[in-house]
Amino acid sequence: MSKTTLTSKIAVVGAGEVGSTIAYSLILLTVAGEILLVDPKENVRDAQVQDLSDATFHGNTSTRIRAGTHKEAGQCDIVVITAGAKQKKGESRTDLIGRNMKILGSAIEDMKPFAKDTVLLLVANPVDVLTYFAQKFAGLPREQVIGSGTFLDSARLRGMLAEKADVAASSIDAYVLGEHGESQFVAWSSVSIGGVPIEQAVSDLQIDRAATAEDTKNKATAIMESKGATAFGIGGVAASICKSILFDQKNIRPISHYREDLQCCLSFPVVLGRKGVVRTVPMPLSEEEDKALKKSGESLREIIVDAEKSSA
Ligand SMILES: NC(=O)C1=CN([C@@H]2O[C@H](COP(=O)(O)OP(=O)(O)OC[C@H]3O[C@@H](n4cnc5c(N)ncnc54)[C@H](O)[C@@H]3O)[C@@H](O)[C@H]2O)C=CC1
Ligand SMILES: CC(=O)C(=O)O
Repeated sequence: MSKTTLTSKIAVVGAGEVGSTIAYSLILLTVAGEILLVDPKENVRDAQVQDLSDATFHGNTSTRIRAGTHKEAGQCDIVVITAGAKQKKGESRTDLIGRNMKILGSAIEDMKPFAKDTVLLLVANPVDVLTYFAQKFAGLPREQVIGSGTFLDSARLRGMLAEKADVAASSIDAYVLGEHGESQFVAWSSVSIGGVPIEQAVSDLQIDRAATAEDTKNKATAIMESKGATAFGIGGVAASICKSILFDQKNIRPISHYREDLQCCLSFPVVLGRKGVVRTVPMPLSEEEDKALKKSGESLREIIVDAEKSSA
């Protein structure tokens, strides 16, 4: 990769624990020419810029990092939105909706008007509901406003399966779909290891599906109980999404996007390219999985309707 290819700009809005980890992952992946950190807490933002700038020697390209304004962010190729409150002990992701919807609304107003090709990547929680509202607030084409969704949960699932089956995670195809939260489900009917359906690749005794799905769903809570937050997983996932977009890689990823049939945003495999979602992949689901997808959609719809009522 030559230096001249890195002309893209990524803004990370919210320079807290997650925003700074995403910026760090972007630097290590050498994805963009410039990363802008945006946060109203100027002292925190500037200290993160200083600390991160010490990591930019890495790789064969030099990514510059600097503080930016919301207006500048609106002109970047990708805006990663991590601005918002995180869960306190005992809180669910959806408990954050009131606080984080307000923050999202004001951050988007401050960034407008967006450049026409800008892709918004939502990370703040509850990510599916915020992706839905970001599509409404931003006025960009829906396919350019996406959420990290269950890509992280799918990475967690693959890691657990890899350990149990004793193969590399990269040789496993496995998707967690639906909400990045309570109503998510594993699409077991399409899990394969080295291209071999899971039921032929490993015995049911080795993999307790219900327990594995539950452990996947609860992994974030388990981490937060001890260290208060999660950051590295989403750092890697968000940087990988940015790379797929900027290099128009057309990778297939479980990403939160708008589903007309369900009237909400949730995760289903899509092809990711320079304009965000290129198309949805028509992944076949079992009857039970199809029901789980619809249930997840209904549960997200309820949160959306409640949020609309309380903000009216
Ligand atoms: N989607 C996912 O898989 C994951 C999502 N998250 C979510 O990411 C969010 C951020 O988490 P942390 O970074 O740990 O929180 P944090 O509290 O460390 O950082 C949040 C930052 O947002 C800033 N902020 C507030 N209003 C802003 C605005 N209008 N513009 C720009 N910045 C603004 C705050 O000043 C703060 O620095 C949370 O909602 C958390 O639940 C965290 C991990 C994984
Ligand atoms: C916090 C969060 O959403 C996660 O780590 O999955």
